[in-house]
Amino acid sequence: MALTGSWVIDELQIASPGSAAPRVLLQIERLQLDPGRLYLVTGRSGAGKTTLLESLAGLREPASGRIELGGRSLWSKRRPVRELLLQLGVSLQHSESQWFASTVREELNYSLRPYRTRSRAAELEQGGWIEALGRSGLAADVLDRDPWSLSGGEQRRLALACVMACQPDWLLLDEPTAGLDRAGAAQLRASLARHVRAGGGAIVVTHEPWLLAGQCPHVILSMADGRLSGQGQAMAAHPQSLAAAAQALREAGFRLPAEPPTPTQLARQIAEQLRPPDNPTIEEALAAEAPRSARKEADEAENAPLVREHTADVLSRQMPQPDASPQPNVSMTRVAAAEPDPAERHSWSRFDPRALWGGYVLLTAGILQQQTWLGLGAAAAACAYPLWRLRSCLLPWQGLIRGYSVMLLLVALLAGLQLQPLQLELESSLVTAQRLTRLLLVMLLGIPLTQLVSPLRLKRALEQVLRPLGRLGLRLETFTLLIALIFRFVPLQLAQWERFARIAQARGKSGAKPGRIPLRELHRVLIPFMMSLLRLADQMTTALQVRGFGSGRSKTQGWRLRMGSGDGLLLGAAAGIASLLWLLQQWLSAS
Ligand SMILES: Nc1ncnc2c1ncn2[C@@H]1O[C@H](COP(=O)(O)OP(=O)(O)OP(=O)(O)O)[C@@H](O)[C@H]1O
Repeated sequence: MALTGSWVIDELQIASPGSAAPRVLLQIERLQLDPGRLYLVTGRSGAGKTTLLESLAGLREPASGRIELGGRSLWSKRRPVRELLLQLGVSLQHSESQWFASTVREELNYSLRPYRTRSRAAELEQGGWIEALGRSGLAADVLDRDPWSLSGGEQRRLALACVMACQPDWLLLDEPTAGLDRAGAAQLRASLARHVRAGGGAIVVTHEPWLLAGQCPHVILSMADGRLSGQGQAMAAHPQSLAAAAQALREAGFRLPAEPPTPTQLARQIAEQLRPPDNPTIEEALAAEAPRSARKEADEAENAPLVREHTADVLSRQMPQPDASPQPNVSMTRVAAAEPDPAERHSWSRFDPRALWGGYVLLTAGILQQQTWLGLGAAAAACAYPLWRLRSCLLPWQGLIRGYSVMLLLVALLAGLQLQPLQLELESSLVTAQRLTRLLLVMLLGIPLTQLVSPLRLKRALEQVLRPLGRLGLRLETFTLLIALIFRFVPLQLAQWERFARIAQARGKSGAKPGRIPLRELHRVLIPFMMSLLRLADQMTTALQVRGFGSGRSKTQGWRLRMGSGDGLLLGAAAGIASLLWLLQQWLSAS
């Protein structure tokens, strides 16, 4: 492997995308990561570890600051530089659910595809991937199997094999040990050590640093609140004693007792301090839930030899001391405390769902009546205020809105196009454009409703509104639940789509803008997305059965929605606007 370059991060800020009031998710003043080392990024859930990794992988565009690899900026003209992306092997969280090809062989070949132009492509195709399979603990006979037929752990190994096969200079792995058994973790640890000793670098987000450290020089970077809270040269860099290892961990921000801890104590202390505050301790879980704690015990028993093995490594191996090069310069800047997404606490979500939906139906009726551009303009003006107030709810959908607007123009053009003789019939174009614009307005008003009304409140509202029909003997349970679930799934599936798009981008290395999938690559997102939909439907069915759906127990009884004066005002305003729009339409059609 050619000696690769260092990462330099300078004054970096990453903000939440698609929000009216973007939140700073990651803020790093300066950080340098050098090849020949394994960087283990740890921290509690939501600390910003994945955000850091995705930023390095070119999947999150910086709001400000600089990311450089080997002296070159990762971003150029708001796109990640493809040449640099080719130096990275990225495995994101749950990347084992990314499969779109029908065999393991095709999946591996797809991972190698971006390297076809590079000189080592031929060598990789010759058998580099068989070696990668072996190193990930998979036999070559899986090559012709459907990736979805592999077990969860095998799929995780395949995801790692896809990354390793490309022999990238830098490995960027997000929680690679999740779902791996002990042997798999040991194989991964050995692969990482081999990679680092060969001059490559690795940045690994993990909640289990002790599973991966031990065979090569490594640095623990700990994160909290979207910032780096500490770093330390850990065990293998100071293998002389556990006390030295404990000291290194203390420097990384861990609180450890003054006397040298035993290996098990050390592992427990680290695990304890990485535990989110609201998670139960093993002891609490033991008391609360016997079967689950038994499983934890089994896990612990399984990991104990690893911890011992790791410590034995630390004590016995005389790893070379790290060179005298300057330590990564990590400085800290406080990031504003995490706030919920503005859409989640939009003041309009306090309105009764019946008032919101009633208002929407009234305005929609007013819009759909308009048959002239003048009437449509008046309807748009009437909707301007609610749309302005709800703009933060529209931002996540801006891609869809933009796409629809482009489609509107194209369809309108095509509608007016005449081939013989070639000319544009403006009137036909305008009629089509008018119809599609009416729908655009209706869509813009409807989108915020998915965020303003929670599925539970929607279900309750439907039950209350439709109760008279229930008295006639109609079973409305299925209907109300279906509507509530559809509204629950829309934002959920949007997030799911974004996740698969990121995984496809990380594998495809096309250098496209984050979130943009070239049309020819669409199926690589669509297939895993559809598979995830099917899995979700399956899980949902089970969950509904467990909760007694169908037995009449699933009604949201016990609380009632009550309309307030604000709700009345909202409905009154919508009814007033709808009436004015109706009068306008009557007047326009009469004149
Ligand atoms: N697109 C987004 N919009 C808004 N907030 C986001 C977005 N992506 C991430 N966040 C928030 O940023 C914070 C950091 O998320 P991140 O996924 O980086 O955490 P993490 O340290 O990797 O957590 P975990 O260990 O649970 O995976 C979280 O609070 C998360 O909710």
